[in-house]
Amino acid sequence: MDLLRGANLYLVGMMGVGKTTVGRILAKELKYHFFDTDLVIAQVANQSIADIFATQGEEEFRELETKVLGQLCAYTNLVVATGGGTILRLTNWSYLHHGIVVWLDVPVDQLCDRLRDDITRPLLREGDLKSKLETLWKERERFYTQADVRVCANVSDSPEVVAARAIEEIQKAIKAKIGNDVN
Ligand SMILES: Nc1ncnc2c1ncn2[C@@H]1O[C@H](COP(=O)(O)OP(=O)(O)OP(=O)(O)O)[C@@H](O)[C@H]1O
Ligand SMILES: O=C(O)C1=C[C@@H](O)[C@@H](O)[C@H](O)C1
Ligand SMILES: [Mg+2]
Repeated sequence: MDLLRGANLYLVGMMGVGKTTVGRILAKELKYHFFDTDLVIAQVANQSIADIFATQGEEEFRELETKVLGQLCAYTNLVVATGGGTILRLTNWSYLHHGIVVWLDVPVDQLCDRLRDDITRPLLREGDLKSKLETLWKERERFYTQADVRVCANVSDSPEVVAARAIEEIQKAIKAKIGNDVN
């Protein structure tokens, strides 16, 4: 997409919305490189995300997340799938704003089925899944809404459909911005 001019795309959104899955497809479509901050952290630490939370705690995980995000900012032509909680830190926003922040918005009540059997996300391990997700949503909604582009999806939309919608919405947002800058 010529309009992008190499700007990085940062995918944000709740756990399970499809940042990793859709991000890979987007990168392929745009001929961009794909990175996933969770995967980079796990590789660098040589530990799963769940093990990092268990042995070093969430705060240390958040430090690693900020570090990885900061390093990725040095590059262009990237699609970066962030972690669900990346939007919580102000410092992370200074990195996210190097590119275009794209929010994948899937209603929380639709995420439960997708995440029911998941054991890789430490914040969802204990307690009732629906109320956990609802609590996180209440804390995080105000951050996700700061994104440059919102892509609404239902769980019935395939990852390919969501990726195509994301490209459309990004194009619309860039064109609107160009129009505003000219006027
Ligand atoms: N559009 C979709 N249709 C069907 N299944 C999907 C879709 N998007 C994601 N999934 C599935 O939902 C699960 C969660 O997706 P994914 O790991 O991409 O979410 P995420 O947003 O990256 O979550 P996290 O914030 O925890 O990294 C995976 O099993 C994935 O295969
Ligand atoms: O929403 C969150 O806080 C998280 C989401 C995942 O992507 C991982 O970054 C980790 O499990 C924490
Ligand atoms: Mg992910």
